[in-house]
Amino acid sequence: MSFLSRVLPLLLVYYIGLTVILQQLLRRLRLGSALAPVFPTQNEKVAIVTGGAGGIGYHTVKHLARLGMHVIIAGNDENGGQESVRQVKEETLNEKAAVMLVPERKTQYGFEEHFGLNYLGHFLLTNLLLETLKQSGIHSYNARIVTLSSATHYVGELHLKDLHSSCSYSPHGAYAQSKLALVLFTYQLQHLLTAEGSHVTANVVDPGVVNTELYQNVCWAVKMVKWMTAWLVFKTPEEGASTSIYAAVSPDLEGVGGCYLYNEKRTKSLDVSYDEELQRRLWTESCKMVGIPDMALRGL
Ligand SMILES: NC(=O)c1ccc[n+]([C@@H]2O[C@H](COP(=O)([O-])OP(=O)(O)OC[C@H]3O[C@@H](n4cnc5c(N)ncnc54)[C@H](O)[C@@H]3O)[C@@H](O)[C@H]2O)c1
Repeated sequence: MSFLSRVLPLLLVYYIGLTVILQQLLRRLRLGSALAPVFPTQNEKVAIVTGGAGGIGYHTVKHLARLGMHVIIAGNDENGGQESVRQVKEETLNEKAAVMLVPERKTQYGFEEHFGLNYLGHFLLTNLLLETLKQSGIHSYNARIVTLSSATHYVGELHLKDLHSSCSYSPHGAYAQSKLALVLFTYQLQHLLTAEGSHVTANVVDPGVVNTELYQNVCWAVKMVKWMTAWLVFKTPEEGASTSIYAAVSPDLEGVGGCYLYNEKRTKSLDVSYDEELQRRLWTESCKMVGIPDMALRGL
C-alpha cells in the first residue's frame, strides 16, 4: 500500500470537515441560535433509534419522546441505554421509552468495522424491519426510514470488489466509504419502495460536524484543536439531531423519500451516489454479505 493511498483519504476527510465547519460558523454568525422548529405530536407512533444512548441519537430520542412517540433505543451499551431511558423519562415525562440492545458482533462476522457497523448493520436492521414498516405505513402517514450519513461521503469511494478494505486500508477512507454506501443504499431502497407502491419512505441525513464522542479516536493534536474551538464551530448534539428529527416527523416530508438532507433542506449528494447501477450492485452484494434474499432480484 503506497504512502499516498494511506494519506490521501485522511487529507480529503479533513478538507471536507474544515469546509463544513466553516459553513457552520458562517451560518451561526448569520442566524445565531435559531429556535427549534415545532412539529405535530406523534402519540400513536413508534421510533427505533440506533445509537440512541449517546450523542446525536440521544438527542433525537429525547425530542421524539417529547413529541409523544414510543421510542426504542437500539445500541451496544446496556448501562448507557438504561441510563438514557431513565433520563428521557424524567425529562420528557414520556414513560414509553425502551431499550433494545444488540451485542458487538463485528469480529464474529469478520466485517471491517466501519463498513459492518456503520453500513451493514443498518442495511440488515432496515431489511428485517421492512415488512413491519410496510404494514405500519398508510397513505397519509408513511412509515419513515432515516439513515445517518456524513459530509465525508463526498470524498468517499466505493470499492465494490474490496468493500472490507482488505487490499488497502485507511480508517478515513473506510469511514467515508461506509457513509457513501449509506447514501447509495437509501436511494436504492426508495426506488424499490416506490416501485412497490408501499407507504414507506427512506431519506438520508447529514448532521454536520457535531461535538460528540465520535471524535474519540482522532489524534491528540486534533483533539486539542477540537477542545479549543468546538464551542464555536461544532454543532451541539441537540443541533446535530435537528435534521434527523425533521426527517422523522416533519409534515414537509410526508410521502417524500430519496432525499439527502442537510440543515433541514434537500441537498445534492455526491454525483456517483445517483448511479443506479452502482446502487443495485451494492444492494445485491450487501444482501449476499448479510445472508438475506435480494428483493430487487425477486422483483419485490
Ligand atoms: N458527530 C459528528 O460530527 C457526525 C458527523 C457526521 C455523521 N455523524 C454520524 O452520526 C451518527 C451518530 O454519531 P454521534 O456523533 O452521535 O456519535 P457518538 O459516538 O456520540 O454516539 C454513537 C452511538 O452509537 C452507539 N454504538 C456504538 N457502537 C455500536 C454498536 N456496535 N452497535 C450499536 N450501537 C453502537 C454508541 O453506544 C452511541 O450511543 C454516526 O452514524 C456518525 O457517523 C456524526
